[in-house]
Amino acid sequence: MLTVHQLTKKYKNQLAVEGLSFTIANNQCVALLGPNGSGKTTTLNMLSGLLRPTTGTIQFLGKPDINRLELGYLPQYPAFPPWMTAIEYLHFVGKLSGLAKKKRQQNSEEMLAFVGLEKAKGKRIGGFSGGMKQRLGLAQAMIHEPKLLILDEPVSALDPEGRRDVLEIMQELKKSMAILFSTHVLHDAEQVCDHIVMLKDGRMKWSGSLVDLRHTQQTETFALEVAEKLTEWLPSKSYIRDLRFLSPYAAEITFNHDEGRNLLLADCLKDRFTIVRFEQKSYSLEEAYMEVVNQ
Ligand SMILES: Nc1ncnc2c1ncn2[C@@H]1O[C@H](COP(=O)(O)OP(=O)(O)OP(=O)(O)O)[C@@H](O)[C@H]1O
Repeated sequence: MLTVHQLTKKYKNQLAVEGLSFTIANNQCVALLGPNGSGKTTTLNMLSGLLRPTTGTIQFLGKPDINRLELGYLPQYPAFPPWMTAIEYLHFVGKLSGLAKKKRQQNSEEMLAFVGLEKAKGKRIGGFSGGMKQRLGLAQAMIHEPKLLILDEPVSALDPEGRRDVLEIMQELKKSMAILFSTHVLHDAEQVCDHIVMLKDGRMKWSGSLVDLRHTQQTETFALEVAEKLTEWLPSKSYIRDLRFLSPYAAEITFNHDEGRNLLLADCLKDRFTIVRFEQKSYSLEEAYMEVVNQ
């Protein structure tokens, strides 16, 4: 649905995005993940047609220009007219999107119900909490039933409850449309997305699925824990390359060759050790992310 090729944006002397390429398929949910200043907003603004790329191309729905009617956008800091009620605001946005009167009335009601603002629809936006405003922002972004939703840091400014609400709405939304959202928090990406595009200093650092990310840091270290003391026994094994005791009963081990792990288990059984744990050490997703970002 969306193909970005070698996208670059230069603000005067500042190169904000450089040579960025990625694709988004129908109904895919992609997180643009990166620290502050990595170029997320600049990228999303180019994709939503608010900024002109310095170089590079964007193909949306097979066309070389962005059809804004098929795109929903929620900026990082949305501004709402505080004097309007939620329903008045959605009617207004629906009108701007070219929806006929009946359709915009119907969609406004449906979207407000979808984001859980049904009861607040007649209230002025000025009295809304941050979480309510963000839910209204989502409703306005999807009022015209776009094929792609672009959300700039949709949960960053919210408290844990607001965060959970918005992430749950995104979970529902991704069943019917593609979503591209930016965040600097891996955990938020993990909640909803299928795919991650990692940015740092305007460049793509890495892209792939969460499963791929975890595998990038797969180690060859194994942890063994038994019920008996290992301190005398383990260092004598010739197939062990490196050894670090975690306690007299547990150690982290790397082997000289792949067969080493089978030899160790066979020795444990031969000497009647009671195995409590034997596993390959894995990095947490957060550790894998930090490793990739800092490479
Ligand atoms: N209008 C502008 N003029 C000049 N430089 C800009 C402009 N907008 C952004 N930049 C610079 O471009 C770089 C990328 O900024 P951008 O806002 O796209 O990053 P970001 O990842 O969205 O950051 P944040 O998470 O803080 O919102 C930064 O170094 C920023 O200072």
